[in-house]
Amino acid sequence: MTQNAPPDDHRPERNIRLGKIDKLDQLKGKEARVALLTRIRGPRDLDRLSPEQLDQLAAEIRTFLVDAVSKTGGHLGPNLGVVELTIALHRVFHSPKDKVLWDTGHQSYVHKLLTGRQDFSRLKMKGGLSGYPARAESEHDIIENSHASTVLGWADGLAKANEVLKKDDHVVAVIGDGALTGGMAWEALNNIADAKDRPLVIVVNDNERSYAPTIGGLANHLATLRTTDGYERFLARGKDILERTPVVGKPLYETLHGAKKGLKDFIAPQGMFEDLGLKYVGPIDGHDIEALESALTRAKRFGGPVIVHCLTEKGRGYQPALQDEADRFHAVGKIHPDTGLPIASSGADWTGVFADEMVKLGEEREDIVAITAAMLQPVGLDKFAKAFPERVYDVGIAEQHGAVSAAGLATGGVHPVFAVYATFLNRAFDQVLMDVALHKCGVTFVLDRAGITGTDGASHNGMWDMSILQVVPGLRLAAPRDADQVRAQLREAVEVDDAPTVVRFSKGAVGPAVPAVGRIGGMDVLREPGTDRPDVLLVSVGALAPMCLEIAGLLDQQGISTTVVDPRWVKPVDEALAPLADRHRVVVTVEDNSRVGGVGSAVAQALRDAGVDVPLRDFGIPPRFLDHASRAEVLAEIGLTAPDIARQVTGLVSRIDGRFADSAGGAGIVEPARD
Ligand SMILES: Cc1ncc(C[n+]2csc(CCOP(=O)(O)OP(=O)(O)O)c2C)c(N)n1
Ligand SMILES: CC(=O)[C@@H](O)[C@H](O)COP(=O)(O)O
Ligand SMILES: [Mg+2]
Repeated sequence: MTQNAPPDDHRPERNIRLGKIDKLDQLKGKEARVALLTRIRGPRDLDRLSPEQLDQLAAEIRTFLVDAVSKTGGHLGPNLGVVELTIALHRVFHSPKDKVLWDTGHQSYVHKLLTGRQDFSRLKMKGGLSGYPARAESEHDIIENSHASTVLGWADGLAKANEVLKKDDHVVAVIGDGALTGGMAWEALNNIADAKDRPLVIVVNDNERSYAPTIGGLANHLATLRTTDGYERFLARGKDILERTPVVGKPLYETLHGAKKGLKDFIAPQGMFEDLGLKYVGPIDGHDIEALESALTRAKRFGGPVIVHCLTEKGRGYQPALQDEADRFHAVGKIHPDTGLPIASSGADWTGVFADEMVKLGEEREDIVAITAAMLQPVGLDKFAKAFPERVYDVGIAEQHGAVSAAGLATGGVHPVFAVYATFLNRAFDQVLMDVALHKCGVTFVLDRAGITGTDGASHNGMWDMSILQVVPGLRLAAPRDADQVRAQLREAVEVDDAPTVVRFSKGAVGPAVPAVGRIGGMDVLREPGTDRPDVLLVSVGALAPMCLEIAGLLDQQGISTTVVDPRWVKPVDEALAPLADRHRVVVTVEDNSRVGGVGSAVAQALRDAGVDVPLRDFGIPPRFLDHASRAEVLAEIGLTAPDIARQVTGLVSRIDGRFADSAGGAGIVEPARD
């Protein structure tokens, strides 16, 4: 257990009323079909269902989710936890006129099912449904960024627009307890609380977890709201009793209701939210559709900002998820629906290599500490946490705080390793620049999921880090090509105590070892050209080394000699690169990062600065948002493949020296359209 997340058994019992049908196996015996679900073509079809049918629908949706997501992979746990909540939301609010917003959006499968999208057969696959809301899919979808803690900002803006345009549309934002640990959520709350008459409904989907149990003071505060017998329940029960009490009952109820602030704080300390000036409704059983609808209806009518605190259970209704202590099946691959066991065992992956080396480093150096932003296991720090629980900090979904805290840790004399997905570091750029780098702090950022990840869509590709970090003075950036280089470059990184260092690697299986055949400066030579007047210098970045060697082989077939080097540390550009380039006729760079401002740009600048005037062609990811598809499909679509690149380089060389007939038939070279 990480240092600041109280052990699970210390968390208060959750007094959620069990739904009428809440266990999938009970349903199985009844040969559950999706008869009701298939009749829901849009949210308004929900209006005519009876309470019994609504419970049946909830059960059918759970059956559907397990069946569908077990085949494709996806965010099974989060969606099993919001079935009743989503049904109630779409019965009380009328999307798309009313805006139903989801933070992060990984829990929007039920929303999709109820808004006319029930073909999950290609979920997160090319041409199939996105794993997050997508405007191109539906008018019911608004936020598609999949980056946490932004929903309240969106809601604030939409509510203000409604006010300016005098529209009576409702705005309802669903935010998880994990996403609430993000600073942006509190920046928004500060603004939302300031406008007492601007209608806005905030639904806190409190399942006590991000991946792991949610950490921090907020989580503890939410726990106090959960434990005391909810004010609403107390009031409802009290009202019922008093209304049945002759003569004194009604006036007494009015008095009690009038004294609500004191009473409420006594019954269920509202503290934070109420002190912010936000009306608080809850805690509500997030699996009781009737209770949810009652609370949401009151919130809808409130006429100002109001928080509806819902208690839900991540993975509800599916035992394998409920029994998954790590993350309640937050994001699963293909699994056996009955057992929840993975269909394909994943081999050695980049994250695992990092995870094991971190434990070794932790054993060798007591000053090495680790930071995660609510993703201990996904970033590979779980083993380190098990070995050194007092040296791991889970800061919640708070990457900016993580980076600044790392600056403090480094200044305090330890060496922090902040492991985070590449795309999520984007939001901490200023902290890396103005806190870590400006103060010359020895902090190591390990960026997992760097490069094209594919199936989580545009916002999850780690395609910007080697561009934005280029401008950070003093920062050193490494892109290991294989497992050995992850180990070596991580070790080199943590030796730097006066500047930020970055080690970035891809998602998934780590490729074969790519041995060096020589060394030039700090660069590994991966392939000699076989001549002393080589044509092409191919600068291979990170995990694309195997592809670069394939490119060199294809060029060989065209009689074009190629030197392949791996710079290892791509920032700063190795001093030996310019003189080496000067001994070639063309320089080619290949990187799994945006072409704009990436390694190719940095190398081009280094050549210019050195007065080396050799034609350079840089290959990378085009500066656009990429639709979800597999990594291989996305790489093929953007032309980041060996044949595509070889073809373009051949064309370039042929033009430089007219080596091939300049006709369409010349060497069959046809350059694919370039972004
Ligand atoms: C900025 C950012 N950091 C990390 C993530 C990875 N991530 C996706 S969902 C999630 C947990 C969200 O927890 P919560 O908001 O409570 O939603 P739940 O899954 O519990 O429904 C995290 C950390 C992210 N999407 N965005
Ligand atoms: C929603 C979110 O940000 C993560 O849960 C995302 O699904 C990352 O997926 P991987 O961990 O499979 O890369
Ligand atoms: Mg949660």
